[in-house]
Amino acid sequence: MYEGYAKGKFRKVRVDKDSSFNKNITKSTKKDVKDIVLSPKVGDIIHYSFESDQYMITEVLERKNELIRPDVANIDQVLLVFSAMRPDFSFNLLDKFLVILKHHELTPVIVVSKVDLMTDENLKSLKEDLKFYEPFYDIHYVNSKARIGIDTLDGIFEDKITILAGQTGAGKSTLLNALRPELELKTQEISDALGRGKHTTRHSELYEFGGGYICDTPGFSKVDFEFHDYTTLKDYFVDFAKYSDQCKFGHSCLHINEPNCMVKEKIKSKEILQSRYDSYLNFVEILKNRKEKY
Ligand SMILES: Nc1nc2c(ncn2[C@@H]2O[C@H](COP(=O)(O)OP(=O)(O)OP(=O)(O)O)[C@@H](O)[C@H]2O)c(=O)[nH]1
Ligand SMILES: [Zn+2]
Repeated sequence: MYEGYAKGKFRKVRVDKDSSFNKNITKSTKKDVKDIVLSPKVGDIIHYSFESDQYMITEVLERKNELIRPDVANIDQVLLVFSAMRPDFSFNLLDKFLVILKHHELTPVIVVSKVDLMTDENLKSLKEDLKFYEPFYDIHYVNSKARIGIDTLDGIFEDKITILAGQTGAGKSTLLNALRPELELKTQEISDALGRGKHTTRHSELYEFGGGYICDTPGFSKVDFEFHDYTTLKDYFVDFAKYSDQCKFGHSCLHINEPNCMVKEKIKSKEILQSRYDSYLNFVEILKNRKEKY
């Protein structure tokens, strides 16, 4: 019996038994899960046998998380690549990604790319605003073209399944190239790895990268909320959640019209970033409108 990741479609299942990565997997707790046995997705840890030239999946282990679009399981982290400019940095989109990732219990790593395109003054101001995120999220600033700032990302891929997300043109391929020049990934491979292969209908795959794996993420530049209840949004704003026990209505406070709301106080005193609250109100409206439609 062997154990490994489903790296692609079933016929592509393979295992490098000697890598430390796979030794880690072998140590992981094994649990039978009956309801997912039928169709393993990329990232699934599977047991399989190999007999007479035939691979046979005998078991799919419990998933720690999963996404549907992209169709990947057991993701350890999501590299959110956001360019400082071209396209312009969007706090609203960043907040949207952060809410969606929190909903799926996925860990984000924020990478601000193309910092070289900004004036010093604008970059300073961007960094000041992003300071509000730093207590909760890991943030890196890079100029991938000149390979500046990327050393802080060294080692973050090790033993992990990482997916990349971010707007078209944010600099995802350039960043991967900057990180692993020794791999000399051909443009086409990187393009495949990021889900922009010629075949738009093909499945996701895992690629070995920096001691772990990155997964291509077709369609992960545009994301949408996969829940309808706007009252749960507040829980996905980790900086609000920190203060909600000090609101008069505690954890049930939506921080909108309630009296004695500590979150609103903290926005006034500039301890929570105003644009975080703007995003919050915007998402509440989006979900409310959606609810009324259905
Ligand atoms: N000046 C500067 N340009 C960059 C940087 N990173 C990427 N670019 C440029 O931005 C453009 C888009 O970069 P890509 O790496 O292709 O972006 P992507 O996120 O992979 O884009 P899609 O393939 O559309 O998803 C390219 O022309 C890059 O050369 C950077 O740090 N600084
Ligand atoms: Zn409140």
